[in-house]
Amino acid sequence: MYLLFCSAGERVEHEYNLGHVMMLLLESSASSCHRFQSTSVHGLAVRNVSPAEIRTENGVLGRRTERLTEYFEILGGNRLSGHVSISGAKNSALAVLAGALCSEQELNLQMIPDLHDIHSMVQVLQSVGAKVKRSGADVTVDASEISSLEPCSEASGKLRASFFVIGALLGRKGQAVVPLPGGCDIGARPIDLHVRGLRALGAQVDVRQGKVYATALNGKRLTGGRFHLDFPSVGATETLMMAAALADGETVLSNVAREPEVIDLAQFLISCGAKIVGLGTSTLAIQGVEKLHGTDYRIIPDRIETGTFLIAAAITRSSISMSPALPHHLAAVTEKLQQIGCKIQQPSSDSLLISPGRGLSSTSVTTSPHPGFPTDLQPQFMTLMTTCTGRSVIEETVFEGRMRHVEQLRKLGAKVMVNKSVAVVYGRDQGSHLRGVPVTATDLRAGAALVLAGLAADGTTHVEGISHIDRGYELFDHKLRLLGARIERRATLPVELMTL
Ligand SMILES: CC(=O)N[C@H]1[C@@H](OP(=O)(O)OP(=O)(O)OC[C@H]2O[C@@H](n3ccc(=O)[nH]c3=O)[C@H](O)[C@@H]2O)O[C@H](CO)[C@@H](O)[C@@H]1O
Ligand SMILES: C=C(OP(=O)(O)O)C(=O)O
Repeated sequence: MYLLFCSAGERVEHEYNLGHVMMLLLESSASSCHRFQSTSVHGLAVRNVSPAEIRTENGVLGRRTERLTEYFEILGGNRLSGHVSISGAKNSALAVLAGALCSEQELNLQMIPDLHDIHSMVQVLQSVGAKVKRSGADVTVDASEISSLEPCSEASGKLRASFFVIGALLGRKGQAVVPLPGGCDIGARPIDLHVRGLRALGAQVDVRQGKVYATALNGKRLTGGRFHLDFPSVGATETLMMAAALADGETVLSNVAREPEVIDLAQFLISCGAKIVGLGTSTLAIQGVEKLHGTDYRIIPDRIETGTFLIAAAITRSSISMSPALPHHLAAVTEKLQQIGCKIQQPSSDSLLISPGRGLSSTSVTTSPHPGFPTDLQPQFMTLMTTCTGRSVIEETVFEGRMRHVEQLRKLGAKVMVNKSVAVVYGRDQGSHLRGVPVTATDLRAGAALVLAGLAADGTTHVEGISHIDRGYELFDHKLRLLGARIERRATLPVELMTL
């Protein structure tokens, strides 16, 4: 007999809630949702719900067919209040972990966030022989022995920063075979500047079958050289800085990226004995040294996480404070928030306090390399603009494919018109009205933007695809809950229904 009469689209889902298993049965015949205690499904006692099987007293009811997927359920309309602790910067931590391969001695790193991207990066380091240990936010890396010059493809393919190890391996060992990276799907994201820069330091570099093969000309050490970046690429600047730190002679890199994370990597390398001058300017001069030594290094707070929480406060018209936060890393963002009507204060040198003004109004934003408005906050800021009055114009100049959140925002009721890289965002008095519906995160910051939209929307928003968010925000839902947001992490377990 059929235990459940199912047709296409029917799903059995279950949720874990502090060890208490709840069954959520979605019936295709009636589109409404029914909740059951774990004791009964259609009158049959449920004996066991494991990640693989759902059993009743009569036998197996369903079998897992796909990976368990998680989503956020957000009930909008709540004000936030209180204080949020900001984690260490993802993009600093990733670059510093890559840079750890330059050093022959143990390193103690502090403020390393616990994120999926960091886990993948640790796997990349371990795959070439580094020993990595974590205790809370402290991570020690011992890369004294490099046992392989070819990092694991699977881990490397999960994030962009995995590619940056090419600079460290080539600088230290004169050879590397590095898989092409992954990362957010926000444009073509070539690696030509990395490759051309490494060639300028005397490496022979070939790209074939998804891997980059690089060798110093004499097979041992790179030689200092001059390289001008056509665009101030964050990753290429970091790759080349690591490579040049261990090259013979002086390297001069011009038109480099000036993002705080690039400066953080430079400061970390300097603390290991590298000789780099010009930090914060667009030209870096790097005198190569024989080897790098150990250090204790604390990375900077995450300015993108800070900016996301500032926007969370603005979109819910709330007052919250946050620390550690370095206001000068976020000047372009706080300036825009003040321009639209938010009040921002700096209670101490490493904290920020935001309160909403009477009404928030439209503005125009153009993303650009630091110190410009960061592309990594563009989707979140666009979401905020849909709740303000007036019509805003947002131009994305860094990544040609970073408008994928628009389609999802439209599902939530946002009125946004896009022409190539320019979006016209209509505010709440111009046709945008956010109402909760299911939406899907297409990348990390798009996901954060949808969560923010959910906080402001009427009703309940489901954000799927939250593995993207877990790549880059530490305890995002937990931190929002502490501020008073109604957001829950739920799990869906698609199962194939069985006959008994
Ligand atoms: C792990 C990490 O740190 N990620 C950040 C880093 O990414 P990432 O280092 O990948 O970003 P880049 O600064 O390199 O990219 C900026 C622009 O340069 C182009 N480009 C880049 C390299 C290259 O060889 N050729 C080329 O044309 C890219 O396609 C893009 O259009 O900086 C971006 C810009 O601030 C941020 O959004 C990412 O969060
Ligand atoms: C684009 C981002 O990350 P990645 O470069 O790792 O894809 C980001 O942090 O927003």
